[in-house]
Amino acid sequence: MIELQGVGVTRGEREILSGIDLALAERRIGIIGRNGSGKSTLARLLNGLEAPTRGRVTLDGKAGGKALRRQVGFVFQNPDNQIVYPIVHEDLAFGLKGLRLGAEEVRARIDAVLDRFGISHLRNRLTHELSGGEKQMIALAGVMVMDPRVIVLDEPTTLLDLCNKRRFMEAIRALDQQVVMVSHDLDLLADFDRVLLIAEGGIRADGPPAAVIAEYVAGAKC
Ligand SMILES: Nc1ncnc2c1ncn2[C@@H]1O[C@H](COP(=O)(O)OP(=O)(O)OP(=O)(O)O)[C@@H](O)[C@H]1O
Repeated sequence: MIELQGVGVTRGEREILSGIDLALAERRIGIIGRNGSGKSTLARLLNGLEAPTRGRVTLDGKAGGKALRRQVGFVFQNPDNQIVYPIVHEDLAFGLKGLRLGAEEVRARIDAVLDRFGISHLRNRLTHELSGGEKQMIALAGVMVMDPRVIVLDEPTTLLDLCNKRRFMEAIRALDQQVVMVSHDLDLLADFDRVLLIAEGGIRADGPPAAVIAEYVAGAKC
């Protein structure tokens, strides 16, 4: 389980997060809040992409850092930050290189993840020619192929059309892994186990989706 104890993040003069204490036990956790409230910063702490300025982020009680990076997959908002190789199957094989698997195992893992997301037809496509939504699916596949224990997703559905969003969320629901997802699309979090509302650098509300989303909507001054 990922835990945050007394976590604060300061960048330059700005205090972005402060006094965050969390134990993330639930299977599916959503993170919501206004633009610039600190959601992505919190998400990046969860897989060690960012280090806290104060406090500790731990995985199963052990200091984060390397363990978090190894066991927590991260799906970026912009898939171009994640896709590095020119052909889809090469890109999916990239992360697997460090695991020293045989060629057959690599192929089997890639085929399985493409099949699971209904995107086997993209296997041999040039990554730079993919549409935004196709890239977003490949970015998710690139994380899933590594079989992480926890998957953190930062607004992963922004480029997806209706059908792909449905397919994407079905895939998320079917995962055995724990999922932590930042989203402005509140409907997507309705059946999650827990939602965190971030405001003014802290956790403003924390609980079942309906109550937390209602608090967020009621407090929105546009
Ligand atoms: N390295 C940095 N230096 C200074 N400010 C930063 C840095 N990184 C993030 N910030 C600021 O911290 C605040 C929180 O950023 P963050 O990306 O976590 O917000 P967010 O809630 O994910 O926003 P959005 O919904 O717009 O994606 C923003 O005001 C951002 O400009």
